[in-house]
Amino acid sequence: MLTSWTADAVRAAEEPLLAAGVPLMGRAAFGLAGHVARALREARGRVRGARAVLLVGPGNNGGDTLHAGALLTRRGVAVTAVLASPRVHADGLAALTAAHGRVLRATDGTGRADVTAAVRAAHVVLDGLLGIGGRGGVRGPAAWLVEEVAAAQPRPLVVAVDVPSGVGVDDGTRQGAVLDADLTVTFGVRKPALLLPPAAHAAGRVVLVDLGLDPAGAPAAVRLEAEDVATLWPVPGRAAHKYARGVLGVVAGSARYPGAAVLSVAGAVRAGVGMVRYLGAAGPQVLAAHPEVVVGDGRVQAWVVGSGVAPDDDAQRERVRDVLARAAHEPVVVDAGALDLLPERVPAHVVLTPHAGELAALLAARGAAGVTREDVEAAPLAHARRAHELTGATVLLKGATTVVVGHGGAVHAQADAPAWLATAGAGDVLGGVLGALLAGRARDAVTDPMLPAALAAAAAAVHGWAAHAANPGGPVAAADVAGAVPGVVARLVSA
Ligand SMILES: NC(=O)C1=CN([C@@H]2O[C@H](COP(=O)(O)OP(=O)(O)OC[C@H]3O[C@@H](n4cnc5c(N)ncnc54)[C@H](O)[C@@H]3O)[C@@H](O)[C@H]2O)[C@@H](O)CC1
Ligand SMILES: [K+]
Repeated sequence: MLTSWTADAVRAAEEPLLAAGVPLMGRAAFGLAGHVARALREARGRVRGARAVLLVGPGNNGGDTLHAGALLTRRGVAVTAVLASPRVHADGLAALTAAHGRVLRATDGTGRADVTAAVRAAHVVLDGLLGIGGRGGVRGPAAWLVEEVAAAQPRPLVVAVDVPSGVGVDDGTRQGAVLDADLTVTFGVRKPALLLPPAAHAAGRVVLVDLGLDPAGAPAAVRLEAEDVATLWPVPGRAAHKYARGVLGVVAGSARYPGAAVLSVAGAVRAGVGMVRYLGAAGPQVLAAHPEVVVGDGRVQAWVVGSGVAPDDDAQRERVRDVLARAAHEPVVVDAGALDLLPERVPAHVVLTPHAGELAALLAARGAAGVTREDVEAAPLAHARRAHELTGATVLLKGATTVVVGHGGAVHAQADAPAWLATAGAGDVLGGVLGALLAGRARDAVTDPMLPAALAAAAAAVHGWAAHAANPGGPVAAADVAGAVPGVVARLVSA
């Protein structure tokens, strides 16, 4: 599992070490210089002779960067520090100067041509403008520097120091211009912005330099990896029968939109549920695609409702209402056309699966007037959290990185899917996969309010991996994603 901690938690964890005289900045700079050297060797075959530009802000993030620059000069790198603030870390600046690094100032307009020339000639740029102390994004000379580097051709390798400067460290927002990094070298522990969208998309590959930090409490956001998903996945015992493995009820699709029903069911069947019961007018199409499905009412352990349910489909909406009325005891995945039927408050084993537009509509319907899709996309965590607080439900917000907020505000961020997965019907398959997990672990999901969020994250992960597996590097159809799920699960649980 990848874990992350807030800026405050990091500072609290650093405190005892700093008080004990542990040279944290020295360790950070040493690790940073090592990773930069490795990246240079990979990019150009050798370190010596490379040209590096340091973007240096006012705080310790700039200090790390200056110290790393001093270490790089000793390895034969020509280092130019560009100071974006009238005052920078004094020790760091002294170290770089002693190592014969060159120093330019972006703060007086006169030297800008030299800065531009240095940036254009750089093989690597270290972004040390702001770290965990940054507030409100890069501005002034720092913003100009970010623009210069972003426009440089050929593009230098960009290494973010601790975090890409100007991200909301704790909430994953982008506070204005952010320099897209190829590599982020982060110190001690990951920060939430390195897992959360949209900031995480600016981080590139993330490597962690161990500082010996031991942060307190639960992580602020986590990302499940294969071994975590494997332990969550319900695997049938020898004596299992189909009812014990879980029966999933699916209220999806309609005569007009049978595809959503077929795809939801496909996700569930392929994820390994004991049995699927389908309710709705798309029975013939569902049976044609999945003869193992039972059409009609009966006992179930969990539900998926809403995919492809049209606003004017009274019969299907009545079924959704019936299911939601029983949600106190049965886990339910609430998608698309069922979101507006959600009761005022629900338990955490009710999992909403909106995309950004649907989440905006849900929030607007609950008093957050004027929230738009763009607002949600700019701050996915804040809006998913708001929806969880307003409803009590676990909220899985679909996107290139899927964010899940569950009981107690626990946050998962899964970035497992190729961009090709942004395709019609993919969300229906996801709902089915998650429904299968909730049906297989229904009792646990009802008694342990933390579990639904973990299962939602696991479903998103497997959905993403299945999209990769269906056609590595190329386009995928939603049905093919479902088709790849069994193989992905087999590899997971037999690893
Ligand atoms: N505490 C430590 O000893 C360690 C800190 N580390 C580094 O230190 C960083 C945190 O250092 P700081 O607390 O100094 O924080 P920053 O380096 O993020 O800088 C904070 C400074 O920038 C100013 N500032 C904030 N927002 C600004 C903005 N938008 N525009 C211009 N100036 C702004 C603040 O007034 C403050 O002076 C970490 O990210 C990490 O890189 C690491 O060296 C590990 C050890
Ligand atoms: K930075």
